Amino acid sequence: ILQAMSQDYDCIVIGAGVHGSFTAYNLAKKNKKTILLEQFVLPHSRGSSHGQTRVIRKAYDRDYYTQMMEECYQLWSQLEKEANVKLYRRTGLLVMGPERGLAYPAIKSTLERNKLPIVTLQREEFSQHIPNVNLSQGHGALVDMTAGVLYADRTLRTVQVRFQKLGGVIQDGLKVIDITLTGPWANTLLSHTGLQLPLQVLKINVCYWKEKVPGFYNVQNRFPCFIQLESEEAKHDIYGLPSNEYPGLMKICYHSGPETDPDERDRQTDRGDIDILQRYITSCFPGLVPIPAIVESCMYTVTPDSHFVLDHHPTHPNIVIGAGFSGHGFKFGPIVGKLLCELSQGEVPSYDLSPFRIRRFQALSKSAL
Ligand SMILES: Cc1cc2nc3c(=O)[nH]c(=O)nc-3n(C[C@H](O)[C@H](O)[C@H](O)COP(=O)(O)OP(=O)(O)OC[C@H]3O[C@@H](n4cnc5c(N)ncnc54)[C@H](O)[C@@H]3O)c2cc1C
Ligand SMILES: O=C(O)[C@@H]1CCCCN1
Repeated sequence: ILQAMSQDYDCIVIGAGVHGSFTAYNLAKKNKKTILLEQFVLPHSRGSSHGQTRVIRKAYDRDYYTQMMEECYQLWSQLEKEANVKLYRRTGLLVMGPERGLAYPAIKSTLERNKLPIVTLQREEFSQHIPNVNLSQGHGALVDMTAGVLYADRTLRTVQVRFQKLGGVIQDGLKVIDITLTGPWANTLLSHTGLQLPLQVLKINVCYWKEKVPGFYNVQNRFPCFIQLESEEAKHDIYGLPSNEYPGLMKICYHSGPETDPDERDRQTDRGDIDILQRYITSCFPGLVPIPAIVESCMYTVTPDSHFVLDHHPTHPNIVIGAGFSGHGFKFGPIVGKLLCELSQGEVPSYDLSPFRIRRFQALSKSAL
């Protein structure tokens, strides 16, 4: 089928998650005849891009992510205008973490170096600004003022419709079994092209927690998103979004989870991450009932260094790979779409992509490098 398609289309994009959808949309904007293939019938909730909300932020510990987000915010806003929909809601992002650790000082200095609007909260004034949250001993707190919430499902719908309006074709319910790219299935599919990337698929329990007093942590009361950076109590970050999509429920998740086969996600029932969240909520979010009211599932595809893969296939340069978004890729959708489109067209990419090259895994990858 693909061979027949390759005669009819300039570009074939495999996977209609956030990144495939934005890539297809960018290609169509450049007048490339493009088909977007998706194994499941759309919309679906079996990959990494479903659900109502995601965090958008510039608070990162690396300049290159922060700087890519500068342009990315503009692209989000352009899409909102073009499609006349609201995709972003500003809430701010509270970042908390050990002041003497690595991550918190690195994020703070990246934000300062890039002259971004932040407010640093002193311990004495913390509860006046952020009521109903306990700041752990030895932790600092700052607010990334331009951060907020992205409406994820709505984004996918919007981008896919824009793509179709530009003449793009979506074929869902069609699994490519020969060559492949994005999402948790990236490795199975790429192996057909002789490439094995060191990607690990994790199941994430997406937990919603009930407010003891409705409104405590509500978006309308200007409660922000937050990230609690890794500490002795929790080896990975914990993050949350104010109650919004489900009235009276706040979404708080652990930034890691048990390994899973993407086709057997629901058979993975490990809840160790939920235990960690319960302990954290009991000590730091006293206004929430420390038992999850709703648990949904999602997957991360993680690389060993948590940085994305944005590159040409090492031996088939006409294949461009976007994968391994490591649980923080959604916000970059518009810029990743632009970059993958540039790579596929042989253009010089708008950003230095060296942190995202496949070559960095040389010692870890099995073949074709
Ligand atoms: C719980 C959770 C919370 C997150 N929070 C944030 C956040 O707050 N902020 C943020 O920026 N990011 C966040 N992320 C990360 C972000 O959602 C992901 O990085 C992003 O959605 C990955 O998109 P993708 O397009 O690479 O993968 P996917 O969404 O999995 O898309 C890949 C698609 O390809 C399809 N596919 C795969 N193989 C084939 C094939 N052979 N043939 C046809 N189709 C195929 C799949 O079915 C799938 O639809 C979060 C992720 C999760 C799970
Ligand atoms: O990308 C983000 O912003 C969220 C919160 C922090 C952990 C990763 N996922």
